[in-house]
Amino acid sequence: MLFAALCCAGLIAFGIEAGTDVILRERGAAQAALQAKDILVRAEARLHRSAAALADLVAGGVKTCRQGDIEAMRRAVYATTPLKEVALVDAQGAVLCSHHGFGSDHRGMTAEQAIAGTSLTMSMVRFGDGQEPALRLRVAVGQHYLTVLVPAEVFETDDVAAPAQGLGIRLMLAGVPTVLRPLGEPVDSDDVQVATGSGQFPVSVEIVRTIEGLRANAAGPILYSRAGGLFISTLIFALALSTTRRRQDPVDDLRAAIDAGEMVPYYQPVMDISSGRLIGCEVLVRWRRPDGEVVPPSSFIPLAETSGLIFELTNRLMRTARDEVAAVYATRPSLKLGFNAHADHFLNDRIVADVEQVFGGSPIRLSQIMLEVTERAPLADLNEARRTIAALQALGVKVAIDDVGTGHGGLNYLLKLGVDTIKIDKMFIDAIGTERYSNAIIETLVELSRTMKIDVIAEGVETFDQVEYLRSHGVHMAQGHVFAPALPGGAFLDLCEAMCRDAAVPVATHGHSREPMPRYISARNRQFS
Ligand SMILES: Nc1nc2c(ncn2[C@@H]2O[C@H](COP(=O)(O)O[C@H]3[C@@H](O)[C@H](n4cnc5c(=O)[nH]c(N)nc54)O[C@@H]3COP(=O)(O)O)[C@@H](O)[C@H]2O)c(=O)[nH]1
Repeated sequence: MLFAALCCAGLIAFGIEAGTDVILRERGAAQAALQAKDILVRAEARLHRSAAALADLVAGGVKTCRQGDIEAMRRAVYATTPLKEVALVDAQGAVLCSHHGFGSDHRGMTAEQAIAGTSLTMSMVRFGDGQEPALRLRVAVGQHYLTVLVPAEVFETDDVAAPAQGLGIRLMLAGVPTVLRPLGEPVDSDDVQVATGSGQFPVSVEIVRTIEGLRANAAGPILYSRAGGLFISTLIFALALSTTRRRQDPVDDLRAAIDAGEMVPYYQPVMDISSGRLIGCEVLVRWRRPDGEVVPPSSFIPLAETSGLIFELTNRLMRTARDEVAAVYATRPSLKLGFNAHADHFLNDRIVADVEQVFGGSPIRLSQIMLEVTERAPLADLNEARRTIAALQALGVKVAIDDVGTGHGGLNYLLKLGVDTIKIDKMFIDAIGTERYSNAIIETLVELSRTMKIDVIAEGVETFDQVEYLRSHGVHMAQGHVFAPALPGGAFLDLCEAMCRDAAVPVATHGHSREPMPRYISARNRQFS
C-alpha cells in the first residue's frame, strides 16, 4: 500500500514536472522565435540603411577618387549611423581611395553573396591594422567597386548582451557565424532551438535555449544594468541653458519654477482608431513662465532628471492635472490619464506612494492612471523596476513602455517588466510605407503584444494613410497630430465633453477614404493649429 502511494506520488510529481517543462518549452520557443525575429529585423534595418547609402552614392554618380566624390563618401559616412568606411576598391579589395582619404585594403573572408532585389553584393572582410571583421556591401562602378563597411560589432545589441541563463545566439553574416552569446553546454533533445533568415540579405539568426536555463529564468528575474549617455547630454544641456537662463543656477531656477506652479500639464488625446472614441490622454509638461513664454520639455526635463528634481516635478504635475480634469474624469471612468516617468522613478517605491497619495482619495480612480517609462533611458535595476511596476499594478495603475524600438531595452524590457501597454515610437510610424524594416518592427511588436496580451499604442501618427495601415495591422490605439497636438487643459476638457457626448462618433475612414477620423476632433484641430 505504502509502495503504491509512493509510486502514485512519484508519478504525479513527475507529471507536474513534465507538464511544467512542456509549458516552459512552448513559451521558450515562442519567445526565442520573437527574439530571433527582433535581432534579424534590427540587423536588416542596419543593412537596409547601409545599402540605401551605397545606392544613393551610385545614383549621385560617385565612381572616382576626385575631390567631389570623396566629399560625397564622407557625407554618407557622417549621415549613416552604422557605416565605418566608404571606399573605392579594385577587384582584389585594394583600396584606391576612401572617405578619409586613405584606407587599408580589404581582405576577403567570404565570397560575394547577392542582396535580393538589388545589384549589390555582400561579403565579410577584414580591414584596418587590427584586421577588424566587417560586412562589406559592394557595387560595380565602371571598372572598380564602390563599397561600404559595417563593423560586425554593431550587430551586438543590448538585449543580446543581457544575461539569460542557457541562452545561445548565433548570427550568420554573409556565411560567417558571429556568436553573439555562446552557449556553454551542448544542445540536448529537451532544449529549444529556432532559426530564421532574411529574405533580402544573406543573414540569419539561430537561438538555442536550454531547458535548465528556461527553468532558472522562470524561477527568478534577471539582474540587468547599463550605463547611458545621459551624463553627456545633460552636460551639453546645462551648458546651453547657462547661456540663456536669467538666474545664475539653472537647478535653482527650475526648482523655483516648480514651487511657483509654473509647470503646467498639456494633454495629448489618445484615440481608439477602430471605434473613433477618445480613450484618454498623455500628459506632457510645459513650463509656462510668468511672462507667458511656454518652454518645451526638451529644454528642462534632462536637467530635472539629472538634478533629481524630476520627482518633485512629476508629483506637482500629477496634482495639477488631477485638479484640472477631476470633474470630467470622475464621470467618465474609462478615460485614461498617462504620465511620463523617468527610469529613476523605478529604482524604489516612492512613485507608488506618490501616485497613491495624489490620486488615492480623489474622484479619479487609480485604474484611470497610466505611467509611461521610456525605453530611451536605461533602467538601472530591472528587478527593482519589476517590483515597482507590480506594486503600481496592484493599485490598479497601468504601466506602459514608451518609445518602444528606439532604446536598448528591446525585447528584454517587454519580457521582463510585465507592463500593460507598449507605445510604438514615432520613428517607426514615420517610416510606414517607406521602409520595409519599419513595417517589420511594427508587425513584430503587434505579434509580440498579442502573445503577451498587452496593449499597443502608436505615437506620432500624422497621416490618414498611417491610421489605415495601423488599423489593418492590428493596432487599435493611436495619438498624434492627425488627431490633435498636446492641448492646454481647457481645450482638452472641451474636447472630452464633446467627444464623450458624441460617444459613438462614427469612424469616418473606411477602405481608402481620405475622410478625417474622428470628424469632431479634426474639425476642432483647425481651431488649435
Ligand atoms: N519625465 C517626463 N518627460 C516628459 C514630460 N512631459 C514631456 N516629457 C518628455 O519630453 C519630450 C518632448 O515632449 P513634447 O515636446 O511634449 O513632445 C511630445 C509630443 O508633443 C510629440 N508628438 C506627439 N504626437 C506628435 C506628432 O504627431 N508629430 C510630432 N512631430 N510630434 C508629436 O511627441 C512627444 C511625445 O513624447 P513621448 O513621451 O515619447 O510620447 C518627450 O520625450 C516627452 O516624453 C513629463 O511630464 N515627464
